[in-house]
Amino acid sequence: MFSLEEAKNVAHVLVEALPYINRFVGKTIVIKYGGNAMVAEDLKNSFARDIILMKRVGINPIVVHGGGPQIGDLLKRLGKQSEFFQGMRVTDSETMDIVQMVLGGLVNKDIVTLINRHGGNAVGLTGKDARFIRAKKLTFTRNSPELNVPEIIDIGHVGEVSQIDIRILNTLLQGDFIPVIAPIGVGEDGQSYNINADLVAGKLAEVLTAEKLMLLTNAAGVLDKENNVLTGLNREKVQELIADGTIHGGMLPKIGCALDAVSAGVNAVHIIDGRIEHAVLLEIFTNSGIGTLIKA
Ligand SMILES: Nc1ncnc2c1ncn2[C@@H]1O[C@H](COP(=O)(O)OP(=O)(O)O)[C@@H](O)[C@H]1O
Ligand SMILES: CC(=O)N[C@@H](CCC(=O)OP(=O)(O)O)C(=O)O
Repeated sequence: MFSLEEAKNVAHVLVEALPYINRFVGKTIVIKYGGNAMVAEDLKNSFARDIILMKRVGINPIVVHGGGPQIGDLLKRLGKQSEFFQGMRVTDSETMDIVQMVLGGLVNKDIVTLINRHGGNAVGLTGKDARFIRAKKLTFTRNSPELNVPEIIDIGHVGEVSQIDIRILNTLLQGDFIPVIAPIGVGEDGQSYNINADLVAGKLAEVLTAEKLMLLTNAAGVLDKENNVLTGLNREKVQELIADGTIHGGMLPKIGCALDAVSAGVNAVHIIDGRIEHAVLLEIFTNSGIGTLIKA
């Protein structure tokens, strides 16, 4: 039971959220779910409730999940080493099978179950369902002093999004379902591609012209060399931070897709700390935003 004072505080908090609810009602928000928020039990529950609350007040949340650590764990148990190139997992055929089992099976169904257990109506899919995420092979090139043509780096079944068919998502949204998406794409010939989850979330936000893209991670935001949270970043500043090594590893795909999303018309991208309980609600419904904000 609340005391009268506590009840007044609750009322105050609800009223503070009202302008944000009014602003975002009917809008789509794409949330990349990953890091600790996807592992720690209390954070998992708070995330699920945040998503349901968003849905209940009339916002359309679309969840795209990661699962890199979970893939890494299973590979380790099977005696396979994880290898990354510029934040992307090098994916041979055997690894692709594991990625599909872990992301499309275990992780996706865990999140769907979690949201539904808290009273939501989530439906899980990979990009192979209705072939809604078409992918093509992602290759990198590197200038080699010995060769006069750039060297091609082949990291296996890693894809980039070539096209998104939003019909299945629209069908789910019309039915008031919460889509929960595993980042697996389908090639022209039906083969599976392992796509970094940030890239999928970014592309979805672009094609849906989402109001916001929120990327939950295990850092307080994009950090400078002294670990201060950077905000108000633009492409030029980001290029400097990449060149001097401040932004590296797993932050590279995040920042890249954030810049692409705002250039393509997404209003704002937030890189936020998934280690904070109710990180999503705090960012959307309060005056005190958290993490790094990127705007066009
Ligand atoms: N400038 C930076 N600011 C914050 N994190 C950074 C930065 N550069 C690299 N990183 C690394 O990127 C990680 C986030 O990427 P990743 O581990 O792939 O996260 P997720 O699993 O949430 O997608 C951080 O935990 C940190 O180790
Ligand atoms: C190509 C590539 O790297 N794919 C990722 C897909 C999962 C993912 O992106 O998970 P996180 O967001 O938890 O890192 C992987 O295999 O780990």
